[in-house]
Amino acid sequence: MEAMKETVDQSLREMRDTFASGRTRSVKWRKTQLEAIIEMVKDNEDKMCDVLFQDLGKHSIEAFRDELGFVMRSATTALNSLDKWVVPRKSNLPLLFYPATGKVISEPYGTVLVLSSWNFPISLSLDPMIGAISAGNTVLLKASELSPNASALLAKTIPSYLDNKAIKVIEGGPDVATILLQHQWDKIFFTGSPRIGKIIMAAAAEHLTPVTLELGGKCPTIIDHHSVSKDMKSVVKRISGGKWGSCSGQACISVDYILVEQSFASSLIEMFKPVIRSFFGENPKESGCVARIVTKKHFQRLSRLLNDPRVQASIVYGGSMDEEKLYVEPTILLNPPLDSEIMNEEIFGPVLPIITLRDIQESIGFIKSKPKPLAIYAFTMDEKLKTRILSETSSGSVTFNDVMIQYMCDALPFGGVGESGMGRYHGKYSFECFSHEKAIMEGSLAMDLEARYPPWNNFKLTFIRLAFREAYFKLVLLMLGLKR
Ligand SMILES: NC(=O)c1ccc[n+]([C@@H]2O[C@H](COP(=O)([O-])OP(=O)(O)OC[C@H]3O[C@@H](n4cnc5c(N)ncnc54)[C@H](O)[C@@H]3O)[C@@H](O)[C@H]2O)c1
Repeated sequence: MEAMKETVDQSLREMRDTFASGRTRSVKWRKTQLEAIIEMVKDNEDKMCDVLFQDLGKHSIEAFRDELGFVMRSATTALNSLDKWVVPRKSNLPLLFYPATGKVISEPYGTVLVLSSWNFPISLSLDPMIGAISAGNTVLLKASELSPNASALLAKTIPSYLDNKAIKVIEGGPDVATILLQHQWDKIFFTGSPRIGKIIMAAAAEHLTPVTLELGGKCPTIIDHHSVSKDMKSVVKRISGGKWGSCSGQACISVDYILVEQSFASSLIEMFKPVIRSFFGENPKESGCVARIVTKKHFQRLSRLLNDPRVQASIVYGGSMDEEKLYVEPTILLNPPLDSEIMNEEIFGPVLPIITLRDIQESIGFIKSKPKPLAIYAFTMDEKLKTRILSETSSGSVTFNDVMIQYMCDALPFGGVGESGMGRYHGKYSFECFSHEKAIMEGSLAMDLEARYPPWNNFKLTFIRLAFREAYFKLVLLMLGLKR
């Protein structure tokens, strides 16, 4: 670990020197790096798909949709928008401040640390990096040790495409993260669990470093079958795609559980069965389209959740597991006990509990009784229910009539609230996430208001009261001696 400490010190020194040189502030440098990211992903498409298969058993098309294609689009958006993003924004100051002018300029924080997670190891590493570079920072990335092939590929490839005095990759697990966190950073961007998020925030507090925490949680999905009965086929397909078609449910925005009225539960289960078969065939394990569970430890966690006898009794579809292949079959549960572990921790796997309610309106209270989720999904055409969801619950995002798609839409901010995280990124929000918005006020020495200064008297107090209210007409009267 001494050698690692030395490497971290040296890397940080180089990145700080590079930032101090001003090189990363130039728009030209930022664009060159963004172009290089696009080129790197294009040139290494096959290798990236290979490592995602080795680490997670992801199908190459799933890998392209969720990671490579997503990253190239994100870098292209930044590249095409950067000239607009960097322009200082004029602020219209109240007349009170005349003749001063105001503007806001986006300033890079400096040297930022990105710690990423294993489930989308390419996109969750490169996408924050795109934001950090767009904003003109130097960046150090540590990807997750649990996706070692992706981490190794990034560590090998990034230095040969990007400015390696400004952008660095260090590989390792919690021990390396601990060393990194002992240093002072200008911003920390973390993707991972709420448990480790607390460690990150505590370490950042030591240096008052700002953090963005992209965490997880249990994302509920409401099905208001009354209002979407005509479109149930699409509803079930979308939920199935979100639950089982993206890293086998090992995704922070995956559907965690469904809330539906009791009277519709058995029909819903019957609707899922043919859809799952149409996606993954009669033997999903051999379909090549089901990602595997990342590690034995994670597999054992899932099997512990499922092996609770009360949970076992709730399995209505699937439930088979193969430890050697780290495979868990797409599985549906009906009403597992609400005090079971599976209903109280993020599932992060291909298991879908269906929880029944007497009336779908009760879903609001159910969601409110839990920590604030990263996403709420609701299939409904009922405007009143939509309004209740928006006004009575809190979550990182709400998506009506679809799942997970909000992540891909970079016109919307992506991030959590409460236990699901803090801060947001994607598109322009990524640029803002890695920028300090500096307020600039340009005053004039042409005139001076004596009312600002001591000695104090009643005239000055009246003046200040009127000024705070921006009561300009009364101020003029006061100055003309026509008002007391
Ligand atoms: N909001 C999002 O965008 C998003 C995306 C993916 C995953 N997640 C969440 O991430 C979690 C799963 O990912 P994970 O298992 O990689 O999370 P994790 O918290 O275990 O690890 C995330 C990162 O933290 C590092 N780390 C682990 N232990 C550490 C320690 N003691 N000190 C410092 N750093 C440490 C890891 O090396 C890794 O780089 C889930 O909760 C999921 O919802 C969130």
